[in-house]
Amino acid sequence: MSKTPIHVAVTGAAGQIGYALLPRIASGQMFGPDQPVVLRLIEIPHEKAMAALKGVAMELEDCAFPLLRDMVLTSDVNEGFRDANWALLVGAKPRGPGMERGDLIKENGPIFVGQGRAINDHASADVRVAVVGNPCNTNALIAMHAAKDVPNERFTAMTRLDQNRAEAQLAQKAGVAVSEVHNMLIWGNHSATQVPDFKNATIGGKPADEVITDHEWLKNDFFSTVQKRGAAIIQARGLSSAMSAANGLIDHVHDLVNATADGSWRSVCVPSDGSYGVTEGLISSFPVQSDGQGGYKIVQGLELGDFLSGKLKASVAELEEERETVADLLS
Ligand SMILES: NC(=O)c1ccc[n+]([C@@H]2O[C@H](COP(=O)([O-])OP(=O)(O)OC[C@H]3O[C@@H](n4cnc5c(N)ncnc54)[C@H](O)[C@@H]3O)[C@@H](O)[C@H]2O)c1
Repeated sequence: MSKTPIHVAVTGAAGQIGYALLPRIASGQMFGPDQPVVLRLIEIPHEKAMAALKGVAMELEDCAFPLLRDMVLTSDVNEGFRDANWALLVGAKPRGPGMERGDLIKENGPIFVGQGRAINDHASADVRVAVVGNPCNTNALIAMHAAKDVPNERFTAMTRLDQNRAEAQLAQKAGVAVSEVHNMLIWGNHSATQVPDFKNATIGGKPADEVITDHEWLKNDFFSTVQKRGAAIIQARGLSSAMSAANGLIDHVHDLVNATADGSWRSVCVPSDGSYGVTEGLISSFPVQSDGQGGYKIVQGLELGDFLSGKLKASVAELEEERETVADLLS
């Protein structure tokens, strides 16, 4: 007997990430090859955005995906998040010319209050949320505070793209296949202060910093390549990462709905319980192990050493600053 379809709400569905993401959800790559889905596609109430969304939906129809049971196209968040089992918050206002990060945070904040409330009031009781729209950690924090009845641990933000970027860099440097790299982990904020952890990653089963003996490269080039990869893609492509961001979100959700193997972890931004000195309540990237039943834990006992600890402190300070900027939206 076929499974009951799950409802997956996606904001910013007519955007470039949406375009790369939706066919992969509808073809079973996020929730598995036997899990039917209903896509609830949310865009801004502008004629052009809704027309573009209609076009995306027509293309999805034309793919004739067997798992795609229905689509809802709307600019009404209450309708969009109705019965949603997963809410993928991809849409956000892009940073305009001359706009500072703080301005972006203030511009986007109220959107996530509205979405958090709509999720609270209309989504399924088991709803889980993944935030991609930037600044994703703080947007997730805002939505979490606005959704008073949804347990905090259901709110996550995405550093899986950063993890994938870091894995690829380590594999290239070591001259091995990317499948040889395990437990690559990003700590902190999804921003230029993020901390790619080369101490706890392994290459071919050995610590990455034993396989790659050029520690100056690890601390400098590797770090800055991963931290600034988003900007480098914009420079090269004239547009921000979309295919790789969509891929990161497929991985992020897939990892959370399936159990993580013993001794393994994935990078996920989740509410901090104070682990590793990260201020409790902030949404920060941690080593996360999923139980495959809707629960997860933050893996304990990893050693960071002075260099990575110092970097994590700086990233946490940035998250605190962002939280301060939106303090009025968290009450
Ligand atoms: N966390 C990550 O790793 C990561 C990686 C890449 C991009 N991003 C972020 O993802 C977001 C989307 O990127 P994109 O390339 O798809 O952008 P895009 O501009 O192509 O598309 C964004 C879409 O969101 C829509 N939108 C804006 N506000 C909305 C709202 N309130 N409700 C519903 N829809 C809304 C827009 O109309 C647009 O269609 C950006 O904020 C970007 O910075 C995050």
